[in-house]
Amino acid sequence: MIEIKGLSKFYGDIKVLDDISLEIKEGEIYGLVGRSGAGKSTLLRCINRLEDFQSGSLKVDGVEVRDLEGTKLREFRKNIGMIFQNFSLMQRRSVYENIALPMECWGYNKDEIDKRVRELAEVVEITDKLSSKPRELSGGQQQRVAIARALSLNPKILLSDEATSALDPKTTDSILSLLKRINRNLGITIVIVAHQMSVIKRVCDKVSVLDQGKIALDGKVVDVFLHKQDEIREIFGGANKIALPSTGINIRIIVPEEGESNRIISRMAQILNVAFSIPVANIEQFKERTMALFVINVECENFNKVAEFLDYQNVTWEVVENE
Ligand SMILES: Nc1ncnc2c1ncn2[C@@H]1O[C@H](COP(=O)(O)OP(=O)(O)OP(=O)(O)O)[C@@H](O)[C@H]1O
Repeated sequence: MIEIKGLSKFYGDIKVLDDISLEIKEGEIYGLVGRSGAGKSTLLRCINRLEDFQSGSLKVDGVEVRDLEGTKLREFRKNIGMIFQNFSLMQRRSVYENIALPMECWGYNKDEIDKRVRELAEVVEITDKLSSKPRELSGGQQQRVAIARALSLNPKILLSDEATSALDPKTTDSILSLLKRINRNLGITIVIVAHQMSVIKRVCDKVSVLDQGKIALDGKVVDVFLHKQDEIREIFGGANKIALPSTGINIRIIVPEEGESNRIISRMAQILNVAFSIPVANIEQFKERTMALFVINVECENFNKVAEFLDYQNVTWEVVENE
């Protein structure tokens, strides 16, 4: 649905996007994550042509976005909704009028607008706030209004630029759940820009991690998150580096969390009869499933035995290098 190949963009002499290639399939929730200044927002804004770029290609449904002008560009943008960190609502207008605004601009009649506004208010769960002004709402409620407005023209794609960055963790959760529901029920492809991996992890199917204008890592969120922990830490800063035992061998184990994780560990202890410690045990919540992530530390002489057991049990594992 969105196909980006070799895209580069400069501001003056500074290259802010460097040879970006990625593909976003219809119905996916795709994350663009990275530190401040990595180029995430700029890339997102290239998708709906709010930004131009100097070289490469960006196609949406096979159409080269750079070639669009005038009415064609307007029609194209109609298919792409966008939400922002600061909500960008019109303060003098009511919630109803904010949601209705894009439809008014496109000349929809009053009945159509009324039906759609009420439908969307149900989807984003703000039916009781339609006559309020944005300033009378909480941040989470304002973002719900912005989402309803972004969906008013029935777009195929929703772009989210740090939409939860100004919200507290609980409100963030509720907005992320809403985005997941919109993706599932309305089949809208969503591209999410965030600077926190935790946001991406919970809602996205795939991710590109941007670093200084380049794609440093990409792939399925589960794979990137679970297998590229060291690279992620390097990009986002090493403050949370976990001190692992410096002797023996540390093995990272990943299993679906359906009670299964504890069973693997206890089975290993029983069957192999080897001693090991568990320096890390985390439950990680992904879009569709919960996974358990352990690091176990085993004596060097027991490594082969443990590796064989994990392979036999079909467990995803890897050795974590000692520093
Ligand atoms: N209009 C502009 N003119 C000049 N430079 C710009 C402009 N917009 C962005 N930049 C620069 O482009 C680079 C990428 O910015 P961008 O906003 O895309 O990064 P980001 O990853 O979204 O960061 P943040 O999370 O802080 O928004 C930065 O170095 C920024 O200073």
